[in-house]
Amino acid sequence: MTILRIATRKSPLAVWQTEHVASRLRAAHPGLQVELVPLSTRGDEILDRSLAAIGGKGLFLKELEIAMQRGDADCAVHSLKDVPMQLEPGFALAAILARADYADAFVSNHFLHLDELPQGACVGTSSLRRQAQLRALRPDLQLRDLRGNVNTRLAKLDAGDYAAIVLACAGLTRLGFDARIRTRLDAPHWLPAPAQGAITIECRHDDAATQALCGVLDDAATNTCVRAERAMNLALHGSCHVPVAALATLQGERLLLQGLVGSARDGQCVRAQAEAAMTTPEALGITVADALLAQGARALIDG
Ligand SMILES: NCc1[nH]cc(CCC(=O)O)c1CC(=O)O
Repeated sequence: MTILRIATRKSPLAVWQTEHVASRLRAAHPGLQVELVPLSTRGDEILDRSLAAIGGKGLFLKELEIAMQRGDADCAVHSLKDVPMQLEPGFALAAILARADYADAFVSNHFLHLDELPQGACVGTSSLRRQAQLRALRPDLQLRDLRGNVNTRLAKLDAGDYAAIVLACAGLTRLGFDARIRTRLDAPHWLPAPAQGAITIECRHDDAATQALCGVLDDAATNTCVRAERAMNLALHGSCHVPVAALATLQGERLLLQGLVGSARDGQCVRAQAEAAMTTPEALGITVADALLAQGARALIDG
């Protein structure tokens, strides 16, 4: 293969991530011609309804998968946190790149920290996971929906619609908005989405040539961590409809997994953590999911 065509969404973050993968692939394979195939997805076009209401995160993948099926593209680049726990049949993840900062960011033009927000201040986020954790820490806040790409969300903050918003540090850093981060919302008090900060390359299951080309970008440590996080989410039937948060970190040869299930309605949260050998990430994910279920996570998930 001399040309590799990578499908991407058109948002600035998606294009940045795809350009990043393209340049890593060019560096790894001198002589390989790498081209971007920008596509628009339903998830990007429908901005007036919540993701949960229009069919979930899979919406961001569908058009890119159709392009791969048609042979218009060889692979697609995604934020792994937007990839459903179970891929569509016929597709596989060829690589998971080394994770950037996994944390969420508290972003505001007037306040440095969540604790500084005045009583009843308005915070923008459409993520049920972020809403649940905000409610748990600050039950007084008024939470308002905020959709759109990272640039749009920052513009709405600047327009004065919200006192603060919550975004992923990774996306802000990639787009050059590092200076917007007021506080990193970090573990153990605040947990990210499963696989937040990790970029992945999806391709056709039977395309061994593309898998071989892209496989060199896989990062073993990140791969282990996100397998534990995604196994926990799968065991809870997690999707974007439920506020599930997870963070796995390697401590030498040991893998620590912290998990949380919450209620976006009243901020009730259950938490669990466990550790295991780094060779059994999926089993660890199931262990933590079971511990969350034992504390009543099912009732929170089912609303
Ligand atoms: N939901 C959109 C999305 N998907 C991935 C990221 C951030 C980048 C990453 O997690 O790798 C974002 C933006 C955000 O949540 O602020």
